[in-house]
Amino acid sequence: MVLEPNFVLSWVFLCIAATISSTLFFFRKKHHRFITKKIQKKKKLLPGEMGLPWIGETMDFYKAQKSNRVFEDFVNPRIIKHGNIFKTRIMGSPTIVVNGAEANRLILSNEFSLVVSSWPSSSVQLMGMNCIMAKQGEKHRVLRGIVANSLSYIGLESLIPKLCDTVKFHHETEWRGKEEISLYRSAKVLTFTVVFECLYGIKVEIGMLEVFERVLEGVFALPVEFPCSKFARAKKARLEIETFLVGKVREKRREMEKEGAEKPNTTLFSRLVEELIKGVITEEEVVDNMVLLVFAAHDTTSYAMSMTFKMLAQHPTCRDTLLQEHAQIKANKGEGEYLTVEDVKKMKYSWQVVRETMRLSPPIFGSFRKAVADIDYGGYTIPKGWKILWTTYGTHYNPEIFQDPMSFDPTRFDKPIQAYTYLPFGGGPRLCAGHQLAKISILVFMHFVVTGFDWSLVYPDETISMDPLPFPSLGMPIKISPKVS
Ligand code: HEM
Repeated sequence: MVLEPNFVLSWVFLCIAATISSTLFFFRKKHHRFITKKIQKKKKLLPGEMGLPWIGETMDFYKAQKSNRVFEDFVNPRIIKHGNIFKTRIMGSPTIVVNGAEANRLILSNEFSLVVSSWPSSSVQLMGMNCIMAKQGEKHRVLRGIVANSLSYIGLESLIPKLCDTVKFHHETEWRGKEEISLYRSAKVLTFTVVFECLYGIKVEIGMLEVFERVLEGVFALPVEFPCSKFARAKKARLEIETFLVGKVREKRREMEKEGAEKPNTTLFSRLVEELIKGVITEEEVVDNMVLLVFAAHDTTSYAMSMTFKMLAQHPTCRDTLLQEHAQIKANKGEGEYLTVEDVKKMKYSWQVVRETMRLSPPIFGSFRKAVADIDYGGYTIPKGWKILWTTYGTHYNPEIFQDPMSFDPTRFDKPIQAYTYLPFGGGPRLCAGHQLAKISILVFMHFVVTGFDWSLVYPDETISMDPLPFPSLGMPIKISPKVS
């Protein structure tokens, strides 16, 4: 059969038209489904309640915070009701609370691109606008480079003998001859001295700690300057500190300019001043970061130290194992010989005890970020401009991550821990810059306590309060007596 050319052409034309229209139909349908999905996705509302206008759920949050039960009384009931991500309004801001490894990774690792750290205005005013925690992007990178380098394990190696002397002197002056001391207060005095004398090379003078503590008291207070308000007192104290530190910075600068490049810069302070001389950072940046480091190190390290001893008192088997580790290290040392970085590395079990303590009692509950773009997560959109609160407890207390989470078991750290699940020091670009210093300070302090003293808690059931960081409500008094060797 021979087909007529016109007939063939019409058929070809018809086939092409049919193919085009069915393709168009298919894509239109797909596009329609895509648009509908997009609308549905946008419409998926974040679960949670915003509470009263402006105040929102702030009162519930503060109430839980006061008794150190933010997770138990505020976050967890809402996780049970709404899931791992929920909205609320606290301290005047619409806030999304996120829990879990995946959310922690998203929020912490995307600092600067999706979120920026968000501190209350009172904290920024008191720590200073030029401190590392208030800086973003390139400026943060430069400051962090200077600070984190000096506080790295290598940077701290040479600091251990000085740290040993500071701890021993502290015990001689604050512990010897006494039957009872406040462990938390002692840890605070020691941490303050470590930052000033070991990191800055500045001798602590009488009254200095008290002035700093007045600043710290205002860090989370309402930024109102009534004559007797916490914030006004804190600002006055900050001015006093600033005058003192500016004097020290200028004195150091003159000294370093005179010496030229001859003397190596051994302290964090001299490294900061070196960068000031080179014009990399300003005098305000040096001062603000010196204030911030005291704040960052102070209540956190002292709380971790105190809670570790509380855990040891409650778990005698762990205490015995830990004591053996330190007795062995001590047995290999001559009289008055300093601990070394190798000795600190041998304190493996002790560090597991501290880690487990910070899992159950993290010194920092979590922290706030602000979304700088709309963030898609878990089928929801976190709107740009909203605050985000990531929490340590959300993973630390999760039985799917830490088996039998409420039991104290330092050996769980024998195995590697999944990323973004154990976060006492945070994570991502804002990971605690002082975590190695915290580790070394706690372990060295622990060594001299457990090898030098017998000790016991005065109030084994002492409660923990929070304002805004946790602290033992009675200062954790302990009975002490020198060990008879
Ligand atoms: C057990 C003791 C400590 C704990 C639990 C702790 C915890 C933390 C946490 C969770 C963060 C991150 C906050 C965030 O993501 O917003 C942080 C940041 C920071 N910490 Fe620590 N910290 C401790 C000790 C120290 C010490 C001893 C220093 C230094 C002397 C220090 C210096 C810093 C600094 C500078 C930052 C800000 C880092 C940045 O913004 O890049 N911390 N710390």
